Amino acid sequence: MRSEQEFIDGLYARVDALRDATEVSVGDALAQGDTPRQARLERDILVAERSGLLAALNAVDGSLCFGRIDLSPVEGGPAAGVTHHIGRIGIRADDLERTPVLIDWRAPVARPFYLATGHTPMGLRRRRHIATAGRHVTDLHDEILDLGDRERTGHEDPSGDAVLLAALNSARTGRMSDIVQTIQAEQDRIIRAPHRGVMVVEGGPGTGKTAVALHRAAYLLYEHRELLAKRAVLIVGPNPAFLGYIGEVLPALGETGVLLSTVGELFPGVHARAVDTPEAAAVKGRAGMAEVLAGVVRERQALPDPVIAIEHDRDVLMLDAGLVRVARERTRAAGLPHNVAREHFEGHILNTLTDMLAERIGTDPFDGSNLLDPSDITQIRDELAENPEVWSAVDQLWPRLTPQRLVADFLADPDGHVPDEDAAAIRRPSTGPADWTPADVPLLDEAAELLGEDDRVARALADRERRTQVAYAQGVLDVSYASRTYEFEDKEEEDAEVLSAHDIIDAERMAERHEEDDHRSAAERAAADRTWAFGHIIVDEAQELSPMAWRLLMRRSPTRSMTLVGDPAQTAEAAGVGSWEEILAPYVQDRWEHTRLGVNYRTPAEIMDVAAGVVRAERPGFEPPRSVRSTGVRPWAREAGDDLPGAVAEAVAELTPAEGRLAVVAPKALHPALAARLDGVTAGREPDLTRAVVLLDPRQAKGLEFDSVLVVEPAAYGTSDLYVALTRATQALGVLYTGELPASLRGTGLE
Ligand SMILES: Nc1ncnc2c1ncn2[C@@H]1O[C@H](COP(=O)(O)OP(=O)(O)OP(=O)(O)O)[C@@H](O)[C@H]1O
Repeated sequence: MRSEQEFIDGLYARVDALRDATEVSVGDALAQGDTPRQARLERDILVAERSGLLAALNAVDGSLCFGRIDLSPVEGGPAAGVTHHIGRIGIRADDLERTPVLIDWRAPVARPFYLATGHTPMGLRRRRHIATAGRHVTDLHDEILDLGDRERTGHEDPSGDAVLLAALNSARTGRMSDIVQTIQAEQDRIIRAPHRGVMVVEGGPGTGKTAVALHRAAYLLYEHRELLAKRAVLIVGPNPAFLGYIGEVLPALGETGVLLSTVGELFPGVHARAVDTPEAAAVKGRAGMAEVLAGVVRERQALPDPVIAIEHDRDVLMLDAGLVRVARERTRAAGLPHNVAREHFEGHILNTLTDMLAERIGTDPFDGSNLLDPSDITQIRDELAENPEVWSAVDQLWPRLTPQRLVADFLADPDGHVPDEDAAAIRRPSTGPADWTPADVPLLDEAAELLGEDDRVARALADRERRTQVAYAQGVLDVSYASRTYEFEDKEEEDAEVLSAHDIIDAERMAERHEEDDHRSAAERAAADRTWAFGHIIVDEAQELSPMAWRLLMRRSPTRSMTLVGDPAQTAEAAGVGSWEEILAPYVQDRWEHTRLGVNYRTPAEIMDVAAGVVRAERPGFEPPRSVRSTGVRPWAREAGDDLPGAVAEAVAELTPAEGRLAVVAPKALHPALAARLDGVTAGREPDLTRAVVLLDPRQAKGLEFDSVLVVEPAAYGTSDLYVALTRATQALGVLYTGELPASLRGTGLE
């Protein structure tokens, strides 16, 4: 222990020095004034890199080093063999060779720490887990991997799983923690999989899918740092509470360049806070919606009914349906999105009207030939283009549309586009910004694709902005020029060689530099950009996403570099897709990899038996993942009697762990009555999961984990919701019901 403590002391001394030096260099760089462009760029890169390093150093401070591997001696090497300490990030010594002091867990050298066994020692004689509290070593656990090795340290862990079991049994905090000290071999293979395309990770509750997905993100950021720092990694989760739950894992691994989001947050500018009925969400999520919306857009490309009369220069021009149809077909033939195509439509309409007018005023009454020359025709066209009546006709026939307007109008009046039953489910007369739901977001995204950006307006605005910037830069330069004369007056002699900004830069270039000054990280820029292409996308609870949500995500991943984790047995959303084949075939055919996790690290065997029984009542052959531990504590079920809230309060008092968290999972309708009886309980849309007792409905419980769980009124849930609710506990489970215990729970081992 003493020698490990000395190592850790030395490590932190190095980290502190590194942190100080980094802080100073960031401070110095930022303090540099106006420097030439190249120097500024280098400065910005340095600031970004060092700030990242600082963030990483600060984030991992708590338990920087957690392991050590001792390699078997080899000929020519040290007699005792080489040792490497393994940690959350890599640290090098301040010597000429920059010798590694701490090996990043993601480095290939660290891999045997996770994979070596007595059977396949991978060159190791010993694996050591180092437990620390802050900067102090509190315990060591050694596994002997070279069975011929006689040396003993007194810290041997014969079964090799003491550290894992301690982690699994520890009190929960309401925030997921990383598993970097105890990644298991089957998990490690997925985390480091070299596969670049779509990888599906399937596994039952508690098999570490979420943990694996997050560690894979960290691994990919390490392995492909340059690409992913630019393109960012997106992690998609089912709801904001879940994202809050997993939000600390990557920072604790020193990684901050990741965007965590629900699908409902992926349309910049729209905050989808309203809630759909399950029927509405299911209808909106269907793949057929893409075609429906395309039809809605086509319908907005209207024909006159029967004509539009345009007054022009004492003439009246009649734009009839036949003429407009021709213009419309020609425009559509170009295959452009609606708003982009409008420019073409405008051109066709102007040409049509020009021909009409030219024919009317230029035809020779004697021989029918046209007396106008090309410049007359151009003039007629230009005059028509000045006529507001022409533009109001174009607006009517091919209106500029926003995705929000299009989808809102469609939802207000879906009749005729979808079957009556579906229209009834999704109809929503009021369409203010507060009415958007998560299921609307993929529709908005689809609409944005169909409409395209008419970037003429954006271009004009950008142009104006640029002119303002150039004017501003010119002002700055003028000031700097004026102050130069003033400042340098006395020192003219000695500073004669000093160049001012004015000498080396013109206003145009200075404006350019201002434009480039975007200090946001790739993840921040990605969050604000609907068309961002992410370097890698990780989707948790992937089984819940609708076909329309998949269309949105695939647009964000043109390279199809994705990790999808999920468990079809836990599918709750009616819109969710039943099979991976169905989800993926339209995008990658069968070019995707399928991996499985088979060990349940969360739920003890006693609880898993009950949960599995529920699914078996519906699917007799169902095989749950194997629990890695049993606690000897039997889960129980009780009839609540007449006072359900009272019985819940009693059970809560019994189940609340001394340390750790309890979740009461109950149907939403019961929440007000239960919350009124439970002291200090947290509930609502995004409950604070770090509080001791949390009240959730089964959907909110998805992906989360607690020490104890009380399931209330199980008869109110469908099979998959009940399965999810029953598999959230690491220690204890109670079930309270009124009337009869549901048949699926009978005979499952409940006490
Ligand atoms: N190798 C490991 N070492 C320590 N803890 C682990 C390990 N693997 C998984 N766990 C723990 O097991 C629990 C379940 O993991 P996780 O939430 O990732 O499972 P999941 O498969 O996503 O579950 P669900 O489908 O039920 O949401 C977590 O507390 C996680 O930290």
